[in-house]
Amino acid sequence: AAEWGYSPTNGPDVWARLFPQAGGARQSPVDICTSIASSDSNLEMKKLTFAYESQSDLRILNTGHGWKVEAPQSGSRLEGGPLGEDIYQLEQFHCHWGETSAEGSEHTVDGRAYAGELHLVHWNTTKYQSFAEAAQHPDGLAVLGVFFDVGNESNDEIEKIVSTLSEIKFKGQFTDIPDVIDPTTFLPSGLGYWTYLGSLTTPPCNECVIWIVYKEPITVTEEQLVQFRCLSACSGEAEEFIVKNYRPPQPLGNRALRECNA
Ligand SMILES: COc1cccc(N2C=Cc3cc(S(N)(=O)=O)sc3S2(=O)=O)c1
Ligand SMILES: [Zn+2]
Repeated sequence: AAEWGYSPTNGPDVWARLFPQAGGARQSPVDICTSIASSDSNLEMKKLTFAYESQSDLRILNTGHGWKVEAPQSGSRLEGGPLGEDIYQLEQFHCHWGETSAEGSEHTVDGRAYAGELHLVHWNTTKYQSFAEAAQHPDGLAVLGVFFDVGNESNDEIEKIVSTLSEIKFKGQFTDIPDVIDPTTFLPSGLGYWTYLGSLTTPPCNECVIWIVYKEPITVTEEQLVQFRCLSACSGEAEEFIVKNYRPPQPLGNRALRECNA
């Protein structure tokens, strides 16, 4: 089957041909229109809490669409906020970027794109027995989105990722990250967020995600983003760099967009 991607012939505009869910009514990402975000009081009451383990030797792989760190953490917990009474567990994290730092995030804020976006993917272990099963249900996954701003100070945690990228230049390659990774360090200091019901932003675009997008970006350097763009989408000699891997915003439709100023 033709491989999906981000070029005009296999990109977001044609995904729905191969992946029907991509044409659904609760797709992600969306443009976060801050004027319509409702500050929902009961989000304030149920504080969003997270607890992660620090892990070393996490496996990072080149998926052909970017890098992905497999981080199944049975000891991690994400709960509260929009997640009801269920507990979600970290499964993996990855990110999206653009050809230049003027674009790259998937969610936009009042039409403004950031230079990139990190996704921490969790699944509902209260209700479901496996990640794959959870991905088939409307409340199966919870993804934390964190925007990247470009600045002068490099992000030490992201640097641990960047330092492995030369070993996974080609699609299908993987390696272990020797450093200890603490997912908490990826989160901004300000914990205000927007939340809405959406989908996976890449095929199969399952409508199974409770999105939680932090308002405050974290800072990375241009050099770190340049390294992301050196990954190859191909498995062999042919070099087709992964210079952009973000889906443009999809219609919010009649979905509620709520905000919490933690
Ligand atoms: C359908 O069952 C499965 C099984 C295995 C992996 C996936 N996935 C595919 C895409 C995808 C996109 C994500 S994003 N950018 O919205 O955070 S998270 C994610 S995934 O759940 O890892 C789905
Ligand atoms: Zn993602």
